[in-house]
Amino acid sequence: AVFLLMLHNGVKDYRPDIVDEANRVRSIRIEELRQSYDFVIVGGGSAGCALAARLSENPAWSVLLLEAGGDEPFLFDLPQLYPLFQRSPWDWMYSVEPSDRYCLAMEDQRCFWPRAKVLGGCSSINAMMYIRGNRHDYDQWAQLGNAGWDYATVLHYFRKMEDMRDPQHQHSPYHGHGGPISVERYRTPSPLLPIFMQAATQLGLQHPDGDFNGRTQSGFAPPHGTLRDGLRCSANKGYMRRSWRRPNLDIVLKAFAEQLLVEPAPSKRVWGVRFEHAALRHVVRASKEVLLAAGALASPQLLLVSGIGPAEQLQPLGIQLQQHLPGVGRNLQDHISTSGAVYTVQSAQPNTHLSFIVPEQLNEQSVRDFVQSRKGFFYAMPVSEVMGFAHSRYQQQQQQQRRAGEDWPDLQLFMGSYGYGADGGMVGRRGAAITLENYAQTFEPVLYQDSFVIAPLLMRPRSRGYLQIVSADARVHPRIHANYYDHPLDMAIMVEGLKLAHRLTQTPALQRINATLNIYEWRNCPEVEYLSDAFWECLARYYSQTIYHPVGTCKMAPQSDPLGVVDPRLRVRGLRNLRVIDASIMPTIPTGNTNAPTIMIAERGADIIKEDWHHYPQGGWL
Ligand SMILES: Cc1cc2nc3c(=O)[nH]c(=O)nc-3n(C[C@H](O)[C@H](O)[C@H](O)COP(=O)(O)OP(=O)(O)OC[C@H]3O[C@@H](n4cnc5c(N)ncnc54)[C@H](O)[C@@H]3O)c2cc1C
Repeated sequence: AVFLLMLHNGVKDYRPDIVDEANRVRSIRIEELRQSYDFVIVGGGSAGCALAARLSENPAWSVLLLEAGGDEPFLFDLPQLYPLFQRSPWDWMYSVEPSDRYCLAMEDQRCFWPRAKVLGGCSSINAMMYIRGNRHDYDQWAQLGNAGWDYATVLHYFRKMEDMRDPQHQHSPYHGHGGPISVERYRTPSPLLPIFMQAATQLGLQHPDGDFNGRTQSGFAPPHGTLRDGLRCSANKGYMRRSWRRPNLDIVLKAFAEQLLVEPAPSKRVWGVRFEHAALRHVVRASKEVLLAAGALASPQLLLVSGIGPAEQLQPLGIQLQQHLPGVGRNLQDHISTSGAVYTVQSAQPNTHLSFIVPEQLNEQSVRDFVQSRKGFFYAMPVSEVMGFAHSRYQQQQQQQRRAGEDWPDLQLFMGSYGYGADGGMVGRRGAAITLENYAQTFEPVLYQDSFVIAPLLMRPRSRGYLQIVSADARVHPRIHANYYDHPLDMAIMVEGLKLAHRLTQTPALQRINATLNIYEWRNCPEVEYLSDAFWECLARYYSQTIYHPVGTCKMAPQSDPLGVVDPRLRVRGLRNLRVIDASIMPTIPTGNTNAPTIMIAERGADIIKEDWHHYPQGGWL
């Protein structure tokens, strides 16, 4: 806490680039709120910020952005601090329903799901890994009946959002320049990074050109980050700080949307939003459209509390049904990983470390390095210094059946120079909600030791979860049924991923530094054979770790799909003047982290709105 205070004060005094006084977004005073805007956007996260900036480019339109959180605090800029803001006032702090199939090492056997409550949304608290997904993901969206979402179309929007600053990839046709979101490599890697790369190369797995967002995805390389001058570039920094002064854009921070306001049938026009700000209720009208961008948990919840969803769920709660839409809250997908395996290492140089050990690095010198010399520990993001995309044998078999040598990996791997023991449980344990008992058993033997983690992520789960509201009040969290590992193939692929991770640790590169697994006897599953498939499965069930990518709960689909919520122009079925534009519309989860795909959705969504209001009277709403 002392060092954080020092950091905060140091940034205030010495880092005008972070304080960015002139460009910080300012909320309007509530007395300045107009009665009506052309567009009212609910949620100022990754999607909401991009939407507000793009729609307000048209000076003839008035736009209001309602965000429940406040502006981004200074310390959010520092990559190293990214996990610190979980379970803080900037986190909605969701927990999923308890399970006997996953998160067994966590408090109440529940996985903890952080979601940001701040301008910029999860782009302000995420790990900044910049991955667009695979071209086949988007071609699949189009094949499912979503015209205009194929890779060739969405590539334009990925380039539009981007300012590629890595000189190695600046001239690639896959990258954009001058867009709001800057992309760079992370700074201050640990000495493990080149060793990780050697290990991947020794297995023949190095990425051909080090660009996961270019020609091919498979292979291992250091990832790009959504970074500007080595610091976080959130959707707030990228989009809002350059557009909030427009006279046609108003922003109300700390504005909690409670309900969408719908004219009764037959019109079913969504005409406004009721929200709470500073303990008072307000109603604002949208003369053109309401745009829901509250994220994959809050967007479906707001639909449900507003009477839009499965009738059988709403009626018992006394919510007046506006539109029966059985798909709202269903089709929930997330990227699950396994976090329990920590490998200790030994540096050949006495008194030096290969990995990040928090108490040693969190000191006055590193604070000074950051605030005065603009370098050092706080620029690092150790969770995935090297990232990999790989095909499990199940994916290879499927591809052989289709006779396709496709580059469509079903596993992502994070090679991180930071084990759960590295911070004594201060951040990692707290964030994942691991019980003290499990933490003591599994990580105490490696506490503060030089160590690393290789975490495999299941890229395209077959299992689907769902949300269920328990109250008509939008403040009461919904029940989240994550349903990880419901489909047996999901666990089989995870086990493959863990075995690949272990194979990497057995390469000469990692054996030279004596990479040793922290688990010698497996107290959680004493009956399983060491390093057998059952051993890895047990690890996956205990140390299940969300990678924080819930998507899909307001699925985009053609009319023929009974669980579709929005059409390919992102209009909510059966209603007028309402669209959902955020991570919840993804029909299937992309192969990679979800921030860039979400911003792409908002960029494309903004263009769709512009096209519709340009070409059709009343925006094409019948
Ligand atoms: C800890 C963490 C790490 C992650 N790491 C990465 C990563 O490294 N790379 C990556 O690509 N992705 C990462 N992600 C995921 C990625 O950031 C999200 O998928 C993406 O930001 C989702 O964007 P969104 O616009 O759909 O929702 P959000 O960004 O969640 O935005 C929703 C916004 O709506 C607001 N809101 C909610 N309810 C209301 C209401 N009732 N009234 C008003 N406002 C409301 C919220 O406060 C929030 O600001 C991570 C996420 C987390 C949480």
